[in-house]
Amino acid sequence: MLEVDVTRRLGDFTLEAALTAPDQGVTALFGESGSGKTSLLRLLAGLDRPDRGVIRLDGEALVDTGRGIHVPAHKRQLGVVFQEARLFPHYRVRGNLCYALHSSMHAEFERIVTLLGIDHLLDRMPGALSGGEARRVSIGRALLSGPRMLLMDEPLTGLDGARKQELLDYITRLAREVEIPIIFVSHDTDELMAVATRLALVEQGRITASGELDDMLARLDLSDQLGGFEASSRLHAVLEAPEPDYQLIRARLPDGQLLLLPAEAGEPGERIALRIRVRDVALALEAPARTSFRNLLTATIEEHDAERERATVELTLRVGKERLRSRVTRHAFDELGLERERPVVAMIRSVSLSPSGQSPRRNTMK
Ligand SMILES: Nc1ncnc2c1ncn2[C@@H]1O[C@H](COP(=O)(O)OP(=O)(O)OP(=O)(O)O)[C@@H](O)[C@H]1O
Repeated sequence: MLEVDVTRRLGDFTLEAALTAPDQGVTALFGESGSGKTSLLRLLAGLDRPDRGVIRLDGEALVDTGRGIHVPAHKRQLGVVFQEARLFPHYRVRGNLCYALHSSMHAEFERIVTLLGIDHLLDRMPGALSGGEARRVSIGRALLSGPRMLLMDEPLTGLDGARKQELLDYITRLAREVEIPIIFVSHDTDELMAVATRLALVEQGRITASGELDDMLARLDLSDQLGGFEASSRLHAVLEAPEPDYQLIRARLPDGQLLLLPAEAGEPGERIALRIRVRDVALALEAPARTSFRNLLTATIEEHDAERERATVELTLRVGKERLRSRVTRHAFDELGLERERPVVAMIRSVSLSPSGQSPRRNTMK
């Protein structure tokens, strides 16, 4: 686990950040340009020193200003990918990758080199690489070093779509396989939705909120800060009987309700996670008699923000113990007489499959 509580003055700017990140999963730092994300990563990497504070990794102090501890960057055993690739200019690509190659990662060399599409670059000097190529090499170097923590600052910016997707999938898989904190900075909310398990919001040098991604996305009080994210919810389900005639399969939610999904959702018995966008959830007071919506869920309104008097109202619904978000116009909210604890029927237009470890695939089901 990573534990951070640091202060650092940089000109007029003060970073005053407290954060913890577990050994499992990807913790995303999200915030406006200039909010302090890179400055925090530089402190973690040991490229800069805090004026005050503590940085602990698995209980070991990397920094403790009170005790005069400051482990230098090269002794922290971290994998660092910053926007600029920082390769050794006088080593070929192979040398850059092998320099930090950890004994436990020998078997991974070919796989990572192939995944990153850098096999044909192994004998080049860094000066002869494009920006995207150099970044891929630096990602490879970080992964192959068998790090105790991975720090990634916009690692995928500038990479093309297919390569980016493959790398996202790889990082997601990696995050499940290795038990090290992975700190990932990005402005790209789709990227974060695919890779992050936890989210920390950075505002003016402070971490203003942090938690599991799904819990954060369910919080109505964070709607403004999370405006860049397409608000959505995640539901868990177990696949049951298929309906081969219609190429559908049933999925049972923990509270017993059923959803109908496209057959490619998986095999009977498989546990899956579904992502449902807020704008794909319509509400009714009772189930319509005949409708093209296949997926209707009985739910209870848990929370809403109608008192903000905006044109639309954000709601969270309880479906058993799971939470589902919805957004309706204030006009509809008033006309339906919606209020907390009111039972409703959530009509779901479209569901993305988001099995852990894979980025969401969109499936539309009406
Ligand atoms: N060495 C420095 N001296 C003075 N101010 C600095 C220094 N380094 C960073 N800053 C300031 O600290 C603030 C935070 O910068 P930082 O690069 O950490 O932001 P960021 O969240 O990573 O932004 P971006 O998303 O644009 O990369 C900015 O206002 C920046 O101008």
